Amino acid sequence: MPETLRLEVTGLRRSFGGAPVVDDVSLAVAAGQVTCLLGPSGCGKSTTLRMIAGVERPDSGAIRIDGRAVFGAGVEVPPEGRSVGLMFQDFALFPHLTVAQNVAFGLTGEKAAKVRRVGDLLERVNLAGYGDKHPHELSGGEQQRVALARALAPRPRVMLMDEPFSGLDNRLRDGIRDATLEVLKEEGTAVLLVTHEPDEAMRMADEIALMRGGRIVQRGAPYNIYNAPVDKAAAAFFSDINVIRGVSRGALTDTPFGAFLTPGHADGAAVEIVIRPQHLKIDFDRGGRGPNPTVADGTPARGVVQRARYLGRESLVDFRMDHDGSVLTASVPGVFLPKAGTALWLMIRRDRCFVFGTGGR
Ligand SMILES: Nc1ncnc2c1ncn2[C@@H]1O[C@H](COP(=O)(O)OP(=O)(O)OP(=O)(O)O)[C@@H](O)[C@H]1O
Repeated sequence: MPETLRLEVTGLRRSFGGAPVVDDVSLAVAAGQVTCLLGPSGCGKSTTLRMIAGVERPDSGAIRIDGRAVFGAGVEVPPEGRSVGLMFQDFALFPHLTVAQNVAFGLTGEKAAKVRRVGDLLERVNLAGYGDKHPHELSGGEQQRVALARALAPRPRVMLMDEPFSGLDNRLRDGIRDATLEVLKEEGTAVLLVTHEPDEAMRMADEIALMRGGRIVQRGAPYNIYNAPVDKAAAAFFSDINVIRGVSRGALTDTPFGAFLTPGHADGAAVEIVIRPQHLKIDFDRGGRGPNPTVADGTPARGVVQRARYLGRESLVDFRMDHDGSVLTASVPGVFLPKAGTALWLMIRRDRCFVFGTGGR
């Protein structure tokens, strides 16, 4: 049985003043799945979400919710008929209504069933016993949980969330993200969550859709997006990166770190070998005798420590490389704070580097 697709978006486009802001976006979210639309500010994430919600009109494209067309081919269902739950950064509870009345707001039907649903949701967001309070009596995190309960109350087929955690205190955020994810999973709704924070996407998503300049440039599980980025910018979106430049000849590129396989790149083509700071390996100089690499380490290159910083979970060490004066940064778990001026050797883990052409892909 194929998975039920709760949300299907095909070829969505929207321009403002002639400039395309959302450019041929297609995506699909299954029941019980969280997809994060991730990208830098201004890349068109919110506009995409707003078109799905029905508050912004696409220039073209099609949107289906639960197998039913809500936009496209002459159809245009208004927002209230789309069975979507909305949660935005500014989720604005109704201040004059109690918590229970806020949660019950979008519910229709028989009173006893409404009361049961509200009680059940408040329990699930850990606010049992808060029903008679007013929003101003709650902390930011508690208000956020009421907003979540309110959005979920009518059992929307699709939840659309736009930076729902960004108004919260840093300290609270991780806990609330996890609790929210748990409730969303229990409800089995399909979730499309917009964020510009890679950490948030990695934490929440079953699938990440990475967006840039109005287009989705890569879709995949967090592991794949992080470990097989489609281009240099996609790699750089998730962490600092180091770039080693070279020229491909006979599907090999020679660098001070040895030769790298660069299949698929034409003879003479400039290539960039990209490696995240945590995948550079450091070895000692042993009083000038040099490093002791294993076969997998490849050729070590010498650098001199420029500065080292301790960031709590890891230490970041910047090296000025002997071969070309470039600066490479290595991250080491825990405390590693060599003095500036110390000569050390760096090696590149072949299985962890990415090779890209410089043709602007
Ligand atoms: N109603 C509008 N009129 C004109 N331009 C708009 C309108 N709405 C959005 N834009 C422009 O479209 C671009 C994309 O906006 P959008 O809000 O979708 O981006 P975003 O990726 O969600 O960014 P952010 O994370 O900053 O909200 C921006 O350059 C924005 O200025």
